Amino acid sequence: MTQLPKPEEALIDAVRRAARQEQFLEVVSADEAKRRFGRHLDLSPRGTQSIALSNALGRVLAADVLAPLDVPPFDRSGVDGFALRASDTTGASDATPLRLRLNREVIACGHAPLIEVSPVTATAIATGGVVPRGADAVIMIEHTELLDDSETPSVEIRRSVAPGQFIAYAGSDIARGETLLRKGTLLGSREIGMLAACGIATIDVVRKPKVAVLSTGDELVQPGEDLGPARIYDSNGAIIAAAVTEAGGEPEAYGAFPDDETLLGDAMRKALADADMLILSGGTSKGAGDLSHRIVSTLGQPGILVHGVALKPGKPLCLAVADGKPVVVLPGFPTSAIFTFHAFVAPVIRALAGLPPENPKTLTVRVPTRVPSELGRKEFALVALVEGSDGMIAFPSPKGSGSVTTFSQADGFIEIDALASALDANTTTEVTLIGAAARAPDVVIMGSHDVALDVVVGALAERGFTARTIAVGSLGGAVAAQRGECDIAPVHLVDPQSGAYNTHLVQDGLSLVKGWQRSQGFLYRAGDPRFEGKSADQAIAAALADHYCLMVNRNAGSGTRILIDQKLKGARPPGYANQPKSHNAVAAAIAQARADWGFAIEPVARMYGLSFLPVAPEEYDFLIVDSRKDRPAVRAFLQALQDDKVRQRIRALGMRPAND
Ligand SMILES: Nc1nc2c(c(=O)[nH]1)N[C@H]1C(S)=C(S)[C@@H](COP(=O)(O)OP(=O)(O)OC[C@H]3O[C@@H](n4cnc5c(N)ncnc54)[C@H](O)[C@@H]3O)O[C@H]1N2
Ligand code: MOO
Repeated sequence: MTQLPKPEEALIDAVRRAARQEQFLEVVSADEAKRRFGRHLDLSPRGTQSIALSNALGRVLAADVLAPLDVPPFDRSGVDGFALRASDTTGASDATPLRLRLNREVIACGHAPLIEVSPVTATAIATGGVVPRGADAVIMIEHTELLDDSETPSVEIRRSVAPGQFIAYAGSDIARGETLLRKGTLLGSREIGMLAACGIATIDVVRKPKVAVLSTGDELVQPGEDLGPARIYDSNGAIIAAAVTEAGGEPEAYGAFPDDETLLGDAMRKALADADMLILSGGTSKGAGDLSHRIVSTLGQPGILVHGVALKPGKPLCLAVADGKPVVVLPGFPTSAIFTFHAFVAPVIRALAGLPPENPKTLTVRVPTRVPSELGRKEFALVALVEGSDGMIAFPSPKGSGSVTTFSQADGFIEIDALASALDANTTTEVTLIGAAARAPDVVIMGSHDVALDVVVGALAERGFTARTIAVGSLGGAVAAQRGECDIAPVHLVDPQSGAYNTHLVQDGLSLVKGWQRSQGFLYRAGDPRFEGKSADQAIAAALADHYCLMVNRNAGSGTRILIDQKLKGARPPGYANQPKSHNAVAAAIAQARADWGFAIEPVARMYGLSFLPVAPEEYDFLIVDSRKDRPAVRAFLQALQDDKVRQRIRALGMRPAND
């Protein structure tokens, strides 16, 4: 009988297993990774299929399409009027009209003409009618007068016309035999219109490559299901499946699998059998979850080609080919996963889908802040673009590759060389744009975020203005406003000298517009006997008296932190060093009992079902950059602050709009 390990040994063993970093085979450069992968890939499309034009939207043409006929198929009148010979109109004017005999025919659309237009005659014709034999021009009906007084029906011509006037000649739109659309064209509504004009009802398109998408991790829950404690939603599965579609592939979403060798192995083998390609995410680096690449190495030849790339984000990327089919394990971090997908995987899917490579657009930008970077890894920093007075400015996202929004809300990325330990502040560099909507926002709001700010931004959106809000804190916003890097900076900082809010931040070129008051206070879990029935000051005293009572603080520089320090009068209770950057993080820590008390604003306390003891009203105002005041979106912002409906919504969130 094997002896069970003592609890201490079991613990050490579990930590060893959890902490073991799977050794990367060999960390290579991005270029080398692409070369190795490319050498074993067949990038030709996996066949074609013939489909109805009505189903062709979003498909890729498998071959050039030559126009099978002329469009228009005949010489066609572009106006309602009379078909005639231009030479019969020479000298005609209002003062000297000429008379032409009417042929006994009216040419309507869809009817072939029967009578030739001989000299000094004209035939009535509709827009779109076939120009009859003998005619070489059409005169608009407005420049004629029908004469019904004579025995022979005639028309008076009051303008001279040039040969060819108002005739769209056969093939002038599309000429028979010309290359209408090229192989590799993505069929949109415009292309479909051209094909229909040529009478094409079925079309050969590239068969979409089938791409199986699997997520791995015990913590993952599918959107729509209940989120248990310590769980997160599987966002990689959804974003990768959608990005596969954008790249021209057909995703097969398999959902998430726990770190179980048998379950995951079976799922991967089945998925790969049905697909042209397999994409996994997560579990590429850590010991407990390094199953995926162990399984990948058993799927087929030649197996793993790259595991570890000198990139940030993307170091743990694993690229493999199993019996001709690409298999990729993307890092678990959401931004790392989708960034490496676009760099290494999307080009492969595009090629299999018959699409040409994408040529990303770049822009020269200034980066105002210093961006630290890890030596030895080429780093890509995702940025938000803002229009400055001297050109475009790129602000690196502070959130890192573990966040979803770092990629999803970025306008592009800048590159920092592997040999640099930072990009200096105010460097001019190139940004590669991502996403289709690389349009500068109408208004840039940088500073402290607040839930009611979303109400004002929502009112701007209703008026058709786009806003970019960048949460950099009150101080960061004030600095950005001074430098003219934003239009509006929301701030809530108390002047320690005067006790007044925000007025001390006003400088030349800036004005202060009052926003609203929000109530800051002491948060705790409802029913906590240490705090129930007390005032905020009594609750703080109770917390300080109890050594087991754990606080959650706020980051230095935040308005809330200034208030906390005032109230603590130099005390440093347990938890003081835990300093998250938002009201939400404070409330979540208390709600989940990782802390017992902290300071935040009332609406956030309510949102998390926490009890709230008011401490002080705080003024949330806006620094406006004077030189940008007349921009329509800034004016709309200021109007929205006065709007009754907007103010009502702000009140409903528990704030008091200024001048209420
Ligand atoms: N001690 C070290 N820790 C880490 C290192 C390191 O070098 N030393 N590398 C970091 C880097 S860089 C990355 S990138 C991540 C990659 O980790 P894995 O690829 O092994 O991914 P996981 O550990 O499974 O997950 C990381 C993170 O991402 C979340 N995740 C995973 N799958 C999904 C999904 N489908 N949807 C949403 N989020 C997902 C997961 O819960 C984790 O939070 O490792 C660093 N650590
Ligand atoms: O390489 Mo990780 O992918 O930095 O975030």
